[in-house]
This record gives sequence, C-alpha cells and structure tokens, in this order.
Amino acid sequence: MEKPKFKSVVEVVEAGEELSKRYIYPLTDDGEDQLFDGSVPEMEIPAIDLSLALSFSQEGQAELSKLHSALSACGVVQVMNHGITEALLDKIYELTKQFYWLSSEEKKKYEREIGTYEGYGGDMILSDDQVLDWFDRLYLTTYPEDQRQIKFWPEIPIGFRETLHEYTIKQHLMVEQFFKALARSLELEDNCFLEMCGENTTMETIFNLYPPCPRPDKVLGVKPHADGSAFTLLLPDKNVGGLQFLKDGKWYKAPLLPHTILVNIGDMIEIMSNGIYKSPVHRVVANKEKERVSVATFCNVDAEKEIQPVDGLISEARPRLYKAIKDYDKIFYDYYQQGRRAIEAALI
Ligand SMILES: O=C(O)CCC(=O)C(=O)O
Ligand SMILES: [Fe+2]
Repeated sequence: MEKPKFKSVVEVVEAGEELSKRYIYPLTDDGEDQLFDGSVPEMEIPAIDLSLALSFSQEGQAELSKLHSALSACGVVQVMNHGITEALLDKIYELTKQFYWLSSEEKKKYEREIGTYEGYGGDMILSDDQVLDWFDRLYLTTYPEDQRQIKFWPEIPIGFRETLHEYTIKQHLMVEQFFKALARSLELEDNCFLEMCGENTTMETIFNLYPPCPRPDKVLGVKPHADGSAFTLLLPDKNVGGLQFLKDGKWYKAPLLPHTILVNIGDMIEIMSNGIYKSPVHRVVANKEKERVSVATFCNVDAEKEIQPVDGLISEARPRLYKAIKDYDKIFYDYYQQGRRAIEAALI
C-alpha cells in the first residue's frame, strides 16, 4: 500500500530545502553504478522505417531483418515513417512544458490520489526505505476512450486535451502497425500478437518532468527498470539527454533524436516472444542545470488476457522460458519499486 504523500520534486526545489536523504542512492560495490553523470558511451539505436517494413517488398524484408536483430540485441529502435507528423510531436512537447510551467496550485487540480496512478504527482512510495526518483509526472489513461478519467486531463494549457486525443488516435494506428511488424519479423501471422493482447489493448501516456537536480552524481531521474508494457513509445527530450540503456552489463546513453519515436520492448513482448525480443533495462540520469521532459506511452495487454510465449517460438532448440501469466500489472509495481525485475516472476 502506498505511504502517505511525500513532496513532489518541484515542491522540494521551490522550497529551496536541502536535498533529502530519501533521494540519495546508496553506494554499491559496483563502481559502474555510480557513473550517474552521463559520461558513459553513446549507444547506436537502429532506425526502422515502419511503413517500408510492412510493404511486402525486398526493402521491407531487409527492414524486418534489421528490426529483428535490433530487438533481439538491445530491445530498442527509433521508428521513422510512423504516420505521426513532426508538428504534432512538437505540439506534444510544447504542451508538456507548458503544463509544468503552471503554478503548483493549478497543477494540483489534477493531483492523483494516494494508492492510484492516474493524475499528477511524484514517485509512488511503497516502503520507508525506497529511494525516490527525481521526477514529477502526469499519468493519463488514453485508450480505450471509455477508460479515460477526464478530470485528470489538464484544461490548461489550452489545447492539451484535444492534442492528446489526436496523438492517441494516431498512436493507436502506429501501435497496430508495430504489432504487425513485430509478428512479421518473427515469421508469425500478422495478427498473432494483436489477438493475444486482446481487443482492449490499453494505452497510458506519462508526461515526465525532471527538474534540475543539485546532486546529479547521487540522484537518479528514474531508477533502473524495464517497462511492464507490451512496448513503449517514447519521446525523450529533444535537447537534454539523460536516458540510458543497460547492454551486456554496461550503461550506454541514448543519443538525442529529434523527430523520431523511440520504441522499446516491454516485458509482455519479451514473454510472448519467448525471450527472443528483449525488454531493456533503462534509467534516466539527472541534470544539474537543465530541466528535461519526456512523454512515454505504454501499450498494454488487456489485463483479463492470459499471456504466454507464442507456440511458433517454442522449439527443442529454444525451450519455453516463461509461464502463462495474468494481471501482470499487479505484481509489476511492487517489483519495480524494489528495483527488481517483475519478469523474474514469470520465468519457468
Ligand atoms: O524519460 C525518459 O526518457 C524515460 C522514462 C521512462 O523510462 C519511463 O517513464 O518508463
Ligand atoms: Fe521506462
């Protein structure tokens, strides 16, 4: 159960208080962990033309092979030709920033309640010894429409609701295409994942703000985690870096990638693909001078559906890795806040 509210990071900053110990990461024996300052090597994230990948042409086949090798090696790609205009992506960034520039009083009209995700607030605190992440967020269910809680959708900045609605419709089309590309890249029927996910695939969009942090050497924007989604569409800040991925035990920073959408695999597709596609562990480091924003959309499996590795991806050479699992989101958050990977609970 969530503990009573701590302060939002913006409130901590505004009050000019000394940094609470609750944000400081304890030292571990692994010196690598302490490199929070962004001086890690840059990761190359392959670019995939989504429209071309689905085109039934030779070039399309090459694109699908590229997708396969990227997702089996590191679980993240930048997607181009996704059907969403640059202008719309720019508008989403802009409205996110404008929302966070509002007064605390205005933002609190959309404040989430203790023990629930939806709305504006800080990191959810599940235990007294949990190290807190340096972000504030606005968490909104966007799809299907009848699951929206409109009272949490900001009325100001003007246009926020309409633009998020438009973005959701466009994302939904892209999500269907991406599910098909995933299936095709694994030589499965186009609708294989879509059918397993159920008709009620849900989408949640999270608007993250990382204010400047006085101790970026000791505090993290977001602790290391893998996403519990099927996959995540991510718009990282166009100008301020901070996102890092763990690959073969080492951290790499994501390059700044204006105008593409990063898509990372989440635990659901790792399970359904029998571990062929990886749900990458990632984190966000804090920045001393600059604020950073990002907008992540989690595409989730219908909670009622049981998910498991697809038959066609199980063989003698590749035995089944995961059991059938339901209501994954219920166990996910507990594991997440302990810095553990929830997917371990699904391992055979
Ligand atoms: O801010 C980012 O770039 C990533 C955020 C993230 O990993 C998440 O919200 O799950
Ligand atoms: Fe994430």
